[in-house]
Amino acid sequence: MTVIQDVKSTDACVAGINCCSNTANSETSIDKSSVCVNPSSTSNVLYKPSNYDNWESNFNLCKQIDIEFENVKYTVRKFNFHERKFVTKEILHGISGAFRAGELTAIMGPSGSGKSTLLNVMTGFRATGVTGTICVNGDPISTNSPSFRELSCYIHQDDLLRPLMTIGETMMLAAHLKLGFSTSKEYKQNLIKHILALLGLEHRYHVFAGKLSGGQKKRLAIALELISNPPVLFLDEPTTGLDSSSCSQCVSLLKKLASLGHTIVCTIHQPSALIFEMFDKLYTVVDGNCIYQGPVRELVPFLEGQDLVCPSYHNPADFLLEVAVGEHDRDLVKLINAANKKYHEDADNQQINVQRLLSRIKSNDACSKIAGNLKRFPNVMSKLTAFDYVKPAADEVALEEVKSLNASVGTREKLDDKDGDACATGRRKINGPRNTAYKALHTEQASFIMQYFLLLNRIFICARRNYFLLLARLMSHIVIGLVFGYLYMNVGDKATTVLGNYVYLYGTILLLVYTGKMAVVLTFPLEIGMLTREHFNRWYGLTPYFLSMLSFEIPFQSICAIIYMAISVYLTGNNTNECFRIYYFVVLAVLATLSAQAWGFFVGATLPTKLAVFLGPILAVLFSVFGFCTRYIDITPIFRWMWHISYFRAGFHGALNAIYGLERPFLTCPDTAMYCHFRSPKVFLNYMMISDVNMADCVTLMVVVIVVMHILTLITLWHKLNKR
Ligand SMILES: Nc1ncnc2c1ncn2[C@@H]1O[C@H](COP(=O)(O)OP(=O)(O)OP(=O)(O)O)[C@@H](O)[C@H]1O
Repeated sequence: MTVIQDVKSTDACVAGINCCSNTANSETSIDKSSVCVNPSSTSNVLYKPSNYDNWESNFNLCKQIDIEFENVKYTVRKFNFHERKFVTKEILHGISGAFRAGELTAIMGPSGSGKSTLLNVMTGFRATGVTGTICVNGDPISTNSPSFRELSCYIHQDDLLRPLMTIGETMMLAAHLKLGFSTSKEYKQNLIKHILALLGLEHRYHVFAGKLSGGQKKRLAIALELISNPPVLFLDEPTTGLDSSSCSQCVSLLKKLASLGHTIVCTIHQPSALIFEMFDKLYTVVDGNCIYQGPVRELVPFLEGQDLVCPSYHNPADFLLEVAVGEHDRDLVKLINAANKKYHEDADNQQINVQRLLSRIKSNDACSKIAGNLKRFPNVMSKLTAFDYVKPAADEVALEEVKSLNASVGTREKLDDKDGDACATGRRKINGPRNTAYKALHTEQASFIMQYFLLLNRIFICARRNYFLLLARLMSHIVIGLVFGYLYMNVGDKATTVLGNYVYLYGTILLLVYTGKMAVVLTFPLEIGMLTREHFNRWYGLTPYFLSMLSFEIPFQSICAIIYMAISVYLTGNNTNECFRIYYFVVLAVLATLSAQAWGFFVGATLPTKLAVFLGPILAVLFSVFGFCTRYIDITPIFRWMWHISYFRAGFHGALNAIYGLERPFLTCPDTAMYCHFRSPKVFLNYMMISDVNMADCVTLMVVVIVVMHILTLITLWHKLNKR
């Protein structure tokens, strides 16, 4: 790595490098890059961007993103049962503010004040009902847009991690998904090591995520998102549930990330004085309004200006919350107005500073383009106070850096400097490789097919380790196969036990419908939480995820059904010489269990777990009565459509027809029996009113149910994931 210039001040570095790193990047209006200081260096050296193929310098490259919002309102519309009409409720009442690159901002406020809502709105997790302007580096943007999604990630309060995957596996999977396969494995391994070291998790590489402490889980959740190096990190209550030492570790980690140039915003509840001081900025929300925003150190003077004096030795964070909940005789409207005034005054002061800086830089001959470039970097404004302070050093750095860059460029290859402009040459040389590096980091996700295989592999790993659940599913089919088999032993080939066999066939379809449906009704809702987070943070697409899930569940459920049938068919004596009957029976029973499974996915994806667990079996029971000792013509006309769509009916009738239909010869009538009424299977089918079963119709109905229900599940999930 080539050291360009030793810089003591981070602010000077950022401002200095910006002055020569801008590019007329027309690809996207928010792709404005700058180079960060490498944290592993002892002397804060700037790294030459041409080392972009090095994992470490890549990781330390970060876009600098400033988010500004003006008059943001969030309204929800709900049906009120008391008033029997839709009512609207405004939760955020036109708040304004800014989250700056390189700063750690805390959103504070009493419970129910709107902290999470503000975070949801700023991340784009909630987009419907949001009004106002949100700008990224000065350009208005929709937080729901893909370009904003690329820039940010949202780490929720509860860390939903796969407990049976090690940290290393989880990180590598995320790296494969996020960085794709054009990036080498070695690069990914180095990157993972670097991130884990940064987060103090390197010694836990082989530990299962489920065995981590609360603080370590939070850090892992952050580490996973850092793989794609998002410039903006939003965190919902990252310190909740942590002891004071983990809490302070977590916040100092966030502070470290902010110092790398990330924009870090998190909600926090009642921090200790020590932790409170670690934040750069504070955004305080009360009843959906902002009562203070600005540097943490300016909070106490600001409150004093509002006649709210924080007692000595009192934690300012506690005092602020006391003020927020209405203690200390505060006037909320006055506070809101004062905070608003302060915010706009601060912004105006920054503008003045920018003008001063621009005029100073313009006088610098060697870097005449700096002024123009700076205008395109609103994030520099946030640095201006510090920049102004170290201005002489910073100017020197900017000048030296350009000279140094040109020198190194010039010796490597003879450049045709068309502009005759030192800055322009340096700029081109910097941004070419840097943009390539960003592409490698941000845009080359794993392809559809690779996402599918990676997710399938994850399912296999988890299934192998959580074998108890799978074993329970398998064993229940074996045990019930044995129980049913012995209960209805040898009922299959005798004319005297036809009714017993009828009950066995009905019980078989009922069992397979339940096991097929309930296994997914119970587990799928748990998946949705993880799917929502990973999908929102752009790990993978919904379709590869769903296909990988089906690729595991469909074969597994089919195998369970086949094992059950192999045992029970043998014991019940249904294995006649006519093998085709058994094949038909197995195919129909497997299709019935897969239809039920498809319904289970749909119910699990649509309803909350508690409701799904209740409604899943109810639906199974509802459909199981159609075709059970009832003729179509006997069904009340308004319910006949249910007969048509009942996969249970199709499976059961198909199974009966497979065993007793299809021109089955007479059954054996034991010598001990006086009279065998059902010696002819046809007589039995007529008696049960199912003599006209069409096997093709039964199979078609169940295949259609499977396909349609999976498509509906996919649509429901898509709607859930994208309805914000
Ligand atoms: N979708 C919604 N429908 C109705 N009310 C909502 C909705 N979302 C949030 N609210 C209400 O908005 C207010 C702010 O909620 P929010 O979750 O943002 O508070 P908070 O400050 O994060 O609280 P806490 O610290 O307890 O998590 C609460 O009164 C909440 O009931």
